Amino acid sequence: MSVLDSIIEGVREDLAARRLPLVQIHKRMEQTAPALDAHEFLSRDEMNVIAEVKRSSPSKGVLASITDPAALAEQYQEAGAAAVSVLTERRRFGGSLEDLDAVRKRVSIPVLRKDFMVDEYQFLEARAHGADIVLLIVAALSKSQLRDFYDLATELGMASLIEVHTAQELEGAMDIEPRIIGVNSRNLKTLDVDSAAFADLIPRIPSDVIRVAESGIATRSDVEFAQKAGATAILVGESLVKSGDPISAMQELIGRR
Ligand SMILES: O=P(O)(O)OC[C@@H](O)[C@@H](O)c1c[nH]c2ccccc12
Repeated sequence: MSVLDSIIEGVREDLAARRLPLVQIHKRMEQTAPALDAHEFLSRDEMNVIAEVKRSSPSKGVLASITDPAALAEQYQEAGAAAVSVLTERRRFGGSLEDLDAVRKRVSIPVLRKDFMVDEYQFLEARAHGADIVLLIVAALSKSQLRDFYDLATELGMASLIEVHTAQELEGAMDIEPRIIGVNSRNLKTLDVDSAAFADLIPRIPSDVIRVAESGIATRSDVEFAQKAGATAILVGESLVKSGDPISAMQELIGRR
């Protein structure tokens, strides 16, 4: 069983334990402000940063003790982030819907619910907790799930970040004509990181698509490498949460320092 498979198994178990009746989640969704237009926020004519609230990772364990995720997100916003990503997977990433709620309350930029989305209910839940963007991991979904979930997210007013790691996944993803594609330099089946994926895959993505370079970005030269490949956005977690000073770390990445 790959790492991805075992993460998804845990996600399904946790979901079964917290699932609310549909009427309840619908009610909560109706009481939530409509989603922000993430495409607009992520299309600025500069490197758009999606800054991540990430407590732990399966490869490195605890990254930082984040006592106030909302305060961290606020710092990201202050430093010029285009969006904030909040991990909600509990077992491997230490995240929660409470983290998502806290961040949503505090920032005015779009919020990405970062989780392993494998069940329709999670989309209702994401919206009910104020998410503007959801992650769809091509490696974790069948072709029909990818399409159905993309359509569902769109219906709920949310943008989808379609994540790929191989040329084959990218090809499959193009069929749904996504507006945002992320190239993850980390292979979720083995957790190995190889930034060659940026140079290999990002140039194959049409230029009217928002192109996000994901994972392993820690220095200004990492950002320049992704930019050269054609990335219009970067998704950064570890290096920001570990920096101790997320504002200057972000400014350093985007070359404002
Ligand atoms: O912490 P990093 O190396 O900067 O990576 C951030 C982000 O790309 C990573 O958290 C991520 C990308 N795709 C995912 C899918 C699930 C969980 C996590 C992820």
